[in-house]
Parts: sequence; C-alpha cells; structure tokens
Amino acid sequence: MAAEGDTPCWQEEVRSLPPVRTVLVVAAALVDVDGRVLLAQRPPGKSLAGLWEFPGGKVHEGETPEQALVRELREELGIDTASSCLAPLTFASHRYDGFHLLMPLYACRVWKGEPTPQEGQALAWVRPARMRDYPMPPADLPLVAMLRDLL
Ligand SMILES: Nc1nc2c([nH]c(=O)n2[C@H]2C[C@H](O)[C@@H](COP(=O)(O)OP(=O)(O)OP(=O)(O)O)O2)c(=O)[nH]1
Repeated sequence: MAAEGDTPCWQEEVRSLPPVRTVLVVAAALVDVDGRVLLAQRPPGKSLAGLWEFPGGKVHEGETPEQALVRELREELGIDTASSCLAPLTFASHRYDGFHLLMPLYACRVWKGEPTPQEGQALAWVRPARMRDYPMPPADLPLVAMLRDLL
C-alpha cells in the first residue's frame, strides 16, 4: 500500500474546499450505427461556451434522471426516445467554481427523428477515438477515455 502522503489523490482530498451544492445533470451518448457519438457545442453566452458536450441538462424537481434526459433530448435535438432506451454507462463527478457537478451518462442507440439543433448549437458525430480533437468541459475528460473502452 502506498503511503497516504505520497499519492496525488490523497493530496487532493486534504485540500480544504468550501462547501458547495451538488447539481444533478444528466447526459446522453447518442450512438449511431457506425459507433459515432453526438457532441453538441455550447453556444456563446453560456458557461463553458465553445466547448463540446454530451447533450443533456439539469434534472428538474420531481423528475427522474431518465425523464429529464428524454425531455432534454426533445428540447435540444428534437428527437424522441424512452427511458427504457437509456442504458447507464458511467458518470462524472467534478468540482466547478461554485457547485459540484454530478452527471450520469447514459448510452442511447434508439430514438425517433433526426437530431437537429433546436437552440442554434453546432452538432458533430464523433468517434470516441477522435474526441480529443473536440475540446470538452473538464468534467467530461475522464468520460472520453471510458467511452473508448465501453462502446
Ligand atoms: N449537458 C451537459 N452538461 C455538461 C457536460 N459537461 C459539463 O461539465 N456540463 C455542465 C455544464 C453546465 O454547468 C451543466 C449543464 O447545465 P445545463 O446545460 O442544463 O444548463 P446551462 O447550460 O444553462 O448551464 P449554466 O449556464 O447554468 O451553467 O453541466 C456535458 O457533457 N453535457
């Protein structure tokens, strides 16, 4: 066993951080028949503008994560899917300034309609091996490595 003081994870743990609220955001890796994943670019004016993300958004009061994701995919991309078409894949847990993001990522391979930007955002179908070419929020970086193994 490594000594606690020698490991980077331990160093991070002992830093004293002020308490913040945890925000639950759900996201989808929409996977097409060629194994490509849909990324959306965050529009100007939003936090993390210009970075590429998995479609999704915040879970509202009273919603299940799956209901929230079905709603977000309809609102953002104009597609319909169902809770039963969402397979839990992995999650991100990341401290931002002012809040802590907890983001389950679901795989979705079945939906109705053609994903179309409903909010002016750019879309790109990207192979997991090419995602490094698309700058993503810091919370997403561990997910990219996992997607390469999981999909
Ligand atoms: N949908 C999505 N959000 C992500 C990803 N990675 C990541 O850090 N986020 C963050 C960005 C936002 O802070 C939050 C998603 O919030 P949102 O999409 O519902 O709302 P928003 O853009 O208005 O967010 P904000 O301006 O209030 O921060 O999660 C991702 O891959 N997909």
